[in-house]
Amino acid sequence: MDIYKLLSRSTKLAQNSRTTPAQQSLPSSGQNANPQLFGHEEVKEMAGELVNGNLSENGNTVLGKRKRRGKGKIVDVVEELPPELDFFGERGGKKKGKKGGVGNGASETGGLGNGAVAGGEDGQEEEDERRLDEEECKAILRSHKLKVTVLSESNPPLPGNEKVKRKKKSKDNILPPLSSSKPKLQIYPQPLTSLTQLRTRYGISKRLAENIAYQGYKLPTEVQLAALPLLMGESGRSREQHKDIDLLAVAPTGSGKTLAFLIPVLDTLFKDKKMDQETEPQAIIVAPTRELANQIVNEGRKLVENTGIRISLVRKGMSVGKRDVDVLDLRGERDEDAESSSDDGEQSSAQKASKVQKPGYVVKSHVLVSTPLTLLHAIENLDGTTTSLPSVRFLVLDEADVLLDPLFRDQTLSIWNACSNPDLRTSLWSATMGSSIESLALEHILKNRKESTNTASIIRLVVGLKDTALPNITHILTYAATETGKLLALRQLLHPTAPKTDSSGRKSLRPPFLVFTQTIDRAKALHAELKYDIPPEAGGSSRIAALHSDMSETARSKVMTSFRRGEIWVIITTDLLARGIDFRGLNGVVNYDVPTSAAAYVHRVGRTGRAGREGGVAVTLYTKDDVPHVKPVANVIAASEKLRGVGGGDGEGQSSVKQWLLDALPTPSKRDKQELKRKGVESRRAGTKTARISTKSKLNRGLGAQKKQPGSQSKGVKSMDLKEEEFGGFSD
Ligand SMILES: Nc1ncnc2c1ncn2[C@@H]1O[C@H](COP(=O)(O)OP(=O)(O)OP(=O)(O)O)[C@@H](O)[C@H]1O
Repeated sequence: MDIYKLLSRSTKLAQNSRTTPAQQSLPSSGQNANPQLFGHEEVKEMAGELVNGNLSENGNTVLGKRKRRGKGKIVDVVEELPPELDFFGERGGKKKGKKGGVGNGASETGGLGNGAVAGGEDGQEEEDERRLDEEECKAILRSHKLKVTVLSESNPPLPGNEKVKRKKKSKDNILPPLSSSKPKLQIYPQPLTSLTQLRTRYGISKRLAENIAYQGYKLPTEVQLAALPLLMGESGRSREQHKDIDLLAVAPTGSGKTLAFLIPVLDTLFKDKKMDQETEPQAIIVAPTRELANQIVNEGRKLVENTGIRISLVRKGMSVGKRDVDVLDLRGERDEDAESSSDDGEQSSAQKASKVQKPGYVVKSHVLVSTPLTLLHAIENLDGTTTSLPSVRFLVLDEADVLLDPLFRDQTLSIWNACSNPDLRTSLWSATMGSSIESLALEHILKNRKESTNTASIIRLVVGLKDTALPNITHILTYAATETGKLLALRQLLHPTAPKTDSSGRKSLRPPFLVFTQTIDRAKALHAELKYDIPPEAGGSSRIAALHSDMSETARSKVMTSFRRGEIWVIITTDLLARGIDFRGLNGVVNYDVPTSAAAYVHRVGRTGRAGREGGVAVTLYTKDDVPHVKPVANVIAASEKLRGVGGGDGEGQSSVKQWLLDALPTPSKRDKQELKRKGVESRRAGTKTARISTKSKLNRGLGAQKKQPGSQSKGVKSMDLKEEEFGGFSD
């Protein structure tokens, strides 16, 4: 089995589809036929009306009925391993795979109106072009659980919103600015039913359309289905009107938000045709961690191939904008950029970092991707003031709720304020967004507009239920009583002969997986404990690695690359990897320490089950110390299981959270929740005896402590501080 092909985000879907040999009922079995999470049955019904029941060659309806695991024919060409080395499980003999072979994307149609790319069914393009009436739009948006709300209206009104506008107009003449007491208006934009419509309906550049198709993307995910029409200017709107929206998008983890924010930005820049002359940045994308920023750069580079658009990661020591420093042009980086868009992007980026970390280097790229503090340093003048960035027309905040959390808030707002272009278009994206963060974002958008003529609408797009974990993964909440119990449970998961299902018949977790701990010190300690648990015949200690923000940039990149290549099977990490990171074939996650908020749970477990893939498993271990805090997590699991139709907390089916447990768990107060989010479970943070991760005897620990160098204690304390610029977990 070529693990690299399974894990690597960079591997092209279309290529993957031709080469992936394994067809297992695990997420690592490759590409899902349908990246959408909702609406398969309803949309199938509509198919009858819209395309007269057109069926694709492989028997899928063109509206993308989702292929469920286990329904298909038996496909497995994987070489057998002895059971003691079978860490990835589910092998040895023929297993059920997805019908038609998951990952044969090149031949699959799989979705509503995806004819042109997927093989060009007759009349499909015409069908793509037919403007749906309001009822049809409503039906599609509802079936995909999409809600589009106008938070602040532009003048003139958005298409699809004329009626409401007229009604209001007769009273007030113009809609008042946003106010929490005013009712919000829901609109129903024309949904994007196929990614080919990006070209046929919105006229995106041929290059960009080709690059999208080359990645194997055909059917839009839910967030793309609604966000792209909104950001590309809605059907029938002029190019100028494209600029009229600021967007707050809340969509599940792994639902393709990256593509949704990149395509409109890149297409606008490409169409401007000034790429060769422009030296100032046109778009800024901010993400909370270096790993995520790097990933966005790599995704972007695949889309801009042969377009002339340059997209770069801002690194320490770089400068952005004209400043009072010696200006050294970094345009030469372009050649290196091309290199790092390869599958080894992260490693090559890291190797190059040393070449460019000289003060005063100015990045000459059209699109800059950065963590907040690195970018802030890059635009800071010697006197401490911030360089204004009037050339920036697009500001994208990925994982916006973290970027506007107190941890990063000042940095993010300083960057936002530096983007002084009066026509700045802002979009904020996350899988979770609390109402306080939403209000803060709105306030800031409106405040920045006070002195400008900017009249853009502010739109909120919500996919599914807000702040809910993915319905397509299995959640397992296990009481382990003590720290030792947790260690034992994790060791069992690592054991190659561990049962493939648990006592309730639920699928067990198999590597590759991520293990999340509360602090850097705990990640280190757990790694030290488990390092030798995988036998040397299976690769031994090289199969398990730690990754946290106390490590050097190079070491972090190396672990990421090795994991994507399948050389490392288990990463023990902090919340550093909880947000945005996309390992395509991850089988699951283990919350070794209970996440410190419901949102943290949603993001951590969202590392698996990406793009609609089924089979991911999320195991959460909790001890006596967690009992006062675990209810919010249990509630998220219950809601997700309800969506999936497995019990919903009523004790039926295979639900992990029974109603009696929900009733028995104490409800933490708002204050308790805030404290937990800020500090984590106190005993773990303080490293008290009961919370220590160690199987060493007291005597051995004492001997170890004596050997410690003077000053080593302060290092431990340092690693708990938020000294690093990136998000390393709220509690690190
Ligand atoms: N239209 C599509 N068809 C198939 N796969 C897609 C499509 N759009 C995105 N993907 C894939 O889905 C995966 C997740 O995408 P992405 O990382 O953008 O998710 P996200 O919504 O940003 O997740 P998170 O909230 O965790 O950051 C990626 O592997 C991407 O290649």
